[in-house]
Amino acid sequence: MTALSASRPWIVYWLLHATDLLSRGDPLPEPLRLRAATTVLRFQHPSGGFGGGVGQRPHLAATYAAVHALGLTRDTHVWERVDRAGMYRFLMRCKQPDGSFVVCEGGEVDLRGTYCALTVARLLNIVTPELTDKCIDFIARCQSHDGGLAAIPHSEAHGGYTFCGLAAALVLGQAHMLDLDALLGWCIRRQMPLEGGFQGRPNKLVDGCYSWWVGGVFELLDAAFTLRDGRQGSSKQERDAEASLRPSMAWNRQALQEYILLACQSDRGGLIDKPGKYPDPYHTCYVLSGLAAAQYAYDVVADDQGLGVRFVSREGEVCVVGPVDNLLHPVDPIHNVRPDVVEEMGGFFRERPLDLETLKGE
Ligand SMILES: CC(C)=CCC/C(C)=C/CC/C(C)=C/COP(=O)(O)OP(=O)(O)O
Ligand SMILES: [Zn+2]
Repeated sequence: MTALSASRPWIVYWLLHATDLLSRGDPLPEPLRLRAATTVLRFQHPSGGFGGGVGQRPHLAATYAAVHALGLTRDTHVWERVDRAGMYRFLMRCKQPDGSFVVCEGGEVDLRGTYCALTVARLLNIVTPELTDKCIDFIARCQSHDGGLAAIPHSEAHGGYTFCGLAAALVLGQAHMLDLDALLGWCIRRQMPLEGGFQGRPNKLVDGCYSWWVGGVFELLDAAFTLRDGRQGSSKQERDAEASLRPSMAWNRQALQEYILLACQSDRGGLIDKPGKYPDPYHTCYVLSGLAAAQYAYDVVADDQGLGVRFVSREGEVCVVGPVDNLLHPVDPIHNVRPDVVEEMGGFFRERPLDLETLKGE
């Protein structure tokens, strides 16, 4: 585990979220949530943000994992212990003049940084014009000639960064600044005709984790197209007609579920990249997240409470391959936690706004 000693909040997030997606309506067991909270809170850095382990310097990826793991505890006393003022200062220390974020002070810039910073700020209600200034310009510069998004401008598009860039653009409410048609085409081409699973970039192999990084992008694209084209039917009939034209209808949900169920389950438990590989918490989390994305359709609702856009799973409209027991919980397409976590944590901090004007002067 030495190799993962800087990824401790990730391990907690991957395992809690995977368990949460599988649980049959019950909340996660209290002792598990408490242990997770105690562990993760120890990674909070006095200067703001979370590190990958005790005493480690803060990092945006570790911070994303920590905040989402704390969200999964569904414990408001735990949420109160997040130092939001320190977090805001940390995010602003990572912010670069061109709208990008370094993943840690002195570290590299890439779209993971943008996604992690903006999703955390959204959940904690610390989004300001200073934080979001020029972010969309940087994201748009990462869109490659073939339609996908890369880690940084002028690089090769990849599923992981495509997800990060589009999700972050939606948090900003500015996904229309991307070439969405090219992006949709790029994602469709990533579904492998033989296996049904996704590859992360052209001429590479299928891998179960892209079930989320690419499979999950179709729901984001639905939201982006809906916001761009202003289509939001008021009647159920209108919404049904629109639903049949959405990007999320353009991929094969059944084929992905077959790949996951038949090729990505390890006989020792847990989920895997492809047959012959060992299970690990990362693949267990993202393969399950991809399975949930393949099972549900969502209505995109313009949010009146400051979240920009909300996803509400379309009632009664599920697509389950195999026994109905295979049905997971729905997942929020931007944050990759169950939608109630986003609602509750987002709502909790919306009721407790911070005076960020004061912070800016410090
Ligand atoms: C929020 C957050 C931390 C997001 C991470 C996004 C993510 C999964 C990025 C992928 C990084 C990358 C270039 C992998 C390629 O590995 P590879 O060359 O081994 O794989 P490949 O052959 O499938 O391309
Ligand atoms: Zn993988």
